[in-house]
Amino acid sequence: MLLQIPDILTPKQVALCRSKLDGADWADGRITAGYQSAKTKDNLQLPENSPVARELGALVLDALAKNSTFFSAALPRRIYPPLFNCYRGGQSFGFHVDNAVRYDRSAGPRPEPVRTDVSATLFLSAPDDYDGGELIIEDTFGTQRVKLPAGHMVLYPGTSLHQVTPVTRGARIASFFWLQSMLRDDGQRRTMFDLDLSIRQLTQATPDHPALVRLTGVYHNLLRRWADT
Ligand SMILES: O=C(O)CCC(=O)C(=O)O
Ligand SMILES: [Fe+2]
Repeated sequence: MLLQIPDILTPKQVALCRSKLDGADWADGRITAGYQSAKTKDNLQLPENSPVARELGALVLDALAKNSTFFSAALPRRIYPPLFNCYRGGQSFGFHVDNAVRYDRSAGPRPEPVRTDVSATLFLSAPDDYDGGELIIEDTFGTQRVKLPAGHMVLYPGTSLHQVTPVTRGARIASFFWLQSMLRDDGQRRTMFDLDLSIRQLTQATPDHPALVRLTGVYHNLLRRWADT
């Protein structure tokens, strides 16, 4: 499932991020690339342990925690600390599939493995401020080209082939991260997301319908059956 979620960050939060990122100490993006993707990766990234990355990463995590659509679609179990990247001057990232497991070294002495079930890009540049820089995602749902307003985010399966096209004018700044879901399987996540949306719509339309109790029970019983926690 590919899902666009608007307004993860408010315009004020985006402006705060940009004020810290525009003058930040960017490094070569290959610092987090695997062997294969390093060959096609040409961008800039904030080092994971830089104070700006940590501060803004916490801001993004806080915003995600308040977003019920994100929770419903991703059913997160572990979120890799958000990273920040920048493409400019023709930079791009060719087709690749993200590494299956990332090791979160921020939590303590022992690295915490995070299976990358879901990938996310949170846009921090307005689309009019740069040319190119489309995130192209190829999967069984076809080819999708994504370029969103600042503050909006796209979620897509970690299993997908994807690329970022060359940025030929301006700069494309974004936060990106991965998460391990309670549901490893994309189809199961999709089913639970649809079920949750349907229950919410029915609750709005007929709040006292007796079948809602049973239907909500079905949601939780499916999650109990499938979730790995
Ligand atoms: O910049 C993006 O939107 C995606 C970055 C990406 O695919 C990666 O770093 O693996
Ligand atoms: Fe990627």
